[in-house]
Amino acid sequence: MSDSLERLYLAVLAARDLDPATSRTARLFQRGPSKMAKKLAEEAIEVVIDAVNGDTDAVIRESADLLYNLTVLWASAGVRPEDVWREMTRREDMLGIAEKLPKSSMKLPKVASPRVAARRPIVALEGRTARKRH
Ligand SMILES: N=c1c2ncn([C@@H]3O[C@H](COP(=O)(O)OP(=O)(O)OP(=O)(O)O)[C@@H](O)[C@H]3O)c2ncn1[C@@H]1O[C@H](COP(=O)(O)O)[C@@H](O)[C@H]1O
Repeated sequence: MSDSLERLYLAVLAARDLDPATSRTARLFQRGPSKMAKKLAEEAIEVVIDAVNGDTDAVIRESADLLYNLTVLWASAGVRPEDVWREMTRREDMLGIAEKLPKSSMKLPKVASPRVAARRPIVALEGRTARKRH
């Protein structure tokens, strides 16, 4: 998936300087970060609504739109996909799975606390829930 996102990110960068009359991406760049943020939020809401309605195909379609609008916002904000992968790897190293770090752990001690060290790594998502290694 990261390859697809990275290809899309490069395509978005390439489209930035195209004619806004023919390129949605160029038009989004012309209209600026607030429009990009609005579109991203709209897509997120569409994914939520379709998921709540159990419309799997729509969730897939809207998720692709969400990821497109996210890469546009990344490009506008000077964020590269590898920056996000690095953060996800950092979280995975700390917590066994790419999840939000507790606020207190954002300033991590050099040596993981016993609590963190004791956590068994969550190795993979099986189905829809992560399973701890026993
Ligand atoms: N991956 C995408 C992509 N995904 C989604 N979209 C657009 O985003 C829209 C989804 O957002 P909306 O639901 O808001 O669409 P909408 O309601 O019709 O849009 P608005 O009227 O609200 O502006 C889709 O209808 C697509 O037109 C994309 N547009 C472009 N790309 C890629 O971006 C690159 C640049 O393409 P251009 O922007 O066409 O130059 C190319 O690689 C494209 O494949």
